[in-house]
Amino acid sequence: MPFVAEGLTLRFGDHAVLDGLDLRLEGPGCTMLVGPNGAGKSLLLKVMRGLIQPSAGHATWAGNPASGVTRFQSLVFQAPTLLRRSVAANIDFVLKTRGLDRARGPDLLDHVGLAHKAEQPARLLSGGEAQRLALARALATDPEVLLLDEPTASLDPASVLAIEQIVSDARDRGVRIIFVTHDVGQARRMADDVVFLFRGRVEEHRPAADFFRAPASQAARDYLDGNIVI
Ligand SMILES: Nc1ncnc2c1ncn2[C@@H]1O[C@H](COP(=O)(O)OP(=O)(O)OP(=O)(O)O)[C@@H](O)[C@H]1O
Repeated sequence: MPFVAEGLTLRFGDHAVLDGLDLRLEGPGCTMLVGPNGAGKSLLLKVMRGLIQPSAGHATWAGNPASGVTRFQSLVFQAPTLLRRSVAANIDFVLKTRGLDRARGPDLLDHVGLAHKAEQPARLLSGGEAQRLALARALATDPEVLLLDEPTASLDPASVLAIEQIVSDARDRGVRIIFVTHDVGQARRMADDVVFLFRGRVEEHRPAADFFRAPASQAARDYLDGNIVI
């Protein structure tokens, strides 16, 4: 499902946090959205999801407004909001409300390594486990597109690896991944292509190998060198 943004602008008061942004995402794979703090990564993801309406321009999926295609997408945030019930009930709730086969619950938990915690209260999960449950829930609906907003921020390395593996598996099964990260190492590990956002615009959109080998813009070079970019 191709995504197209043209002249995408989002203003808060006088300030354009997305500033006439153009972007075209086609084909399968994992797009990593990177850029300095405040560049507009999270807001772009929310516009893609149809949670925020742009002030000007448009954002469409296969020609449809973003707000019209949410049932083909799942979104996972940095801090998942889980139901105060068992781990299994968190999955079952999604399957039930979406009219999906509830017998798939155990397999979905098994896929993210949480089968042994099925009957535990979700609130007792560690941060990494909670995020794996959030991913299982997001994948339960068989989305065409998985939007991820810093899903591994503040997790330990083993949890980061586990989550990257789950996301890679989904990608390999054909789920279109759009992944916001602050972690350049993670972007290198996961990216098929990289969108470098800077001051509310797409400064670069390139295949990952090209972006990391020879970023075209000074802002991206500074960012990759670890310089403070504002
Ligand atoms: N509701 C809001 N009202 C006003 N300004 C906002 C609002 N939400 C976000 N902003 C501003 O929009 C800009 C872009 O925010 P966004 O969260 O998209 O940045 P980001 O690239 O994801 O940054 P970070 O890497 O720090 O998460 C920031 O300057 C932020 O302060």
